[in-house]
Amino acid sequence: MRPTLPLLRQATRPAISILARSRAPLPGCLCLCLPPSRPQPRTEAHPPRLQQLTISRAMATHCSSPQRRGGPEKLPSSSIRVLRTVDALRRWRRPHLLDQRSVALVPTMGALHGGHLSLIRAAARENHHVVVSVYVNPAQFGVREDLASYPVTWDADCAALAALDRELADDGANLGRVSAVFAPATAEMYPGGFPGQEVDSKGSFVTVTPVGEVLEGRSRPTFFRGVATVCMKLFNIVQPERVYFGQKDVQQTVVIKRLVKDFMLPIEVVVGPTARAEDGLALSSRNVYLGERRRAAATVLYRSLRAAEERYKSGEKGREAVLGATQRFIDEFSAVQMALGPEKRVQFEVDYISLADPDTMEELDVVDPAKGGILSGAVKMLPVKAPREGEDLGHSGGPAVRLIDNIILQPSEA
Ligand SMILES: Nc1ncnc2c1ncn2[C@@H]1O[C@H](COP(=O)(O)OP(=O)(O)OP(=O)(O)O)[C@@H](O)[C@H]1O
Ligand SMILES: CC(C)(CO)[C@@H](O)C(=O)[O-]
Ligand code: BAL
Repeated sequence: MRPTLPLLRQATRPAISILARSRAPLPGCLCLCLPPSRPQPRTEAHPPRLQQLTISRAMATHCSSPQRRGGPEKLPSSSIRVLRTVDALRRWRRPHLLDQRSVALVPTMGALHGGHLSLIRAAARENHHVVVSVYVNPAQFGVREDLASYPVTWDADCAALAALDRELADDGANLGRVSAVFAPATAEMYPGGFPGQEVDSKGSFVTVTPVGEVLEGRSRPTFFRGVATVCMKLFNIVQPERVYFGQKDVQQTVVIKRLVKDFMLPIEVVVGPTARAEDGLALSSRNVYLGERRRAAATVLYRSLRAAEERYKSGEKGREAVLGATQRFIDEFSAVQMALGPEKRVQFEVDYISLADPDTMEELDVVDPAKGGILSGAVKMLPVKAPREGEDLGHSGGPAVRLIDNIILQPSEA
């Protein structure tokens, strides 16, 4: 298998190739801005960092929940049910099985944005009921990752879902609407006790290999194990006819399709296109960490992938030629940043750039025009080193932010 094209570009240094560097997480950088990881005994249902998260989510929910007066909990100003337990979800689901109404699931981690809403719109067009899950799944975060600071915006999420539901109701083209939000606590999702975030944690996990081991899986070794495990749980709880995932997380869609196929789940996996800001940046809950300066530069990854796509469209099918365009774009972008003073400069590292097979995510030497390929990458936007007075550094003080993006190279032959 060809290695991906690993690159390291820091605007303050000349370009350094890191062909020999492993793509394990970069603890040095991440340690600067995240709280130290604490030991999490397997038997502890709510380890310390989970407790913090659970408390803040519970408070947000408590603040925004109307008096229930014995009726089912609903999102404010809507008919959308809020279901918090497996039992409540199953009780809600049962009649729809009997009356043969289709149910779609849109799994999310909250902090909803236009990308999530586009998936919900697609789900409502094709299904009688849409369930949106809002659950920040600790098992997919590495011990040094941003679980503690991951944005939790419950009130805004409720308002966005209620507004979207009104929009869906007014549009006769839809089959369904947002029927329920599933917002479980970690104790509900891991009834045997949360197994922990460590690579060697023991517990009931679903793993999908080798596709979950490359690229994102190499940089985030517990990520796809956590995603596959929580998605299997969600699929078993909701029993949806269709599930909706975004192309922004393209490798995740490949892993989920594999999981559905290999475990013979009676579910259709629908992939929605990546929703982007006007300048092309893929919408992402983590963009809030960027602050103004890094936000302006964060399109570097997408623009570099677009340069490679142009080469492919112009007839190039070979790896060197296609990815060479990405490399050149990044080199030029870095040079521009290097020329800026420290109070304007943005620094970033490229984790990987990949040209891969769309079904296996294995690196390609040459794109088969009948099959196409996936161009993808991950960059880490480093914290601003010399903040200007009053500068907006982003959520949580502007830690390092890992951004991913991809472009599908469409097959060009029948
Ligand atoms: N820009 C987007 N366009 C389409 N779908 C998206 C977009 N961003 C996220 N999604 C999809 O929404 C679903 C839930 O994703 P999630 O809640 O992790 O949001 P996110 O923006 O990807 O967050 P993060 O910044 O943590 O990666 C996933 O299927 C994801 O692929
Ligand atoms: C699919 C998912 C909701 C599982 O936690 C998450 O990985 C995400 O938001 O993409
Ligand atoms: N959108 C993928 C979820 C994650 O990065 O944890």
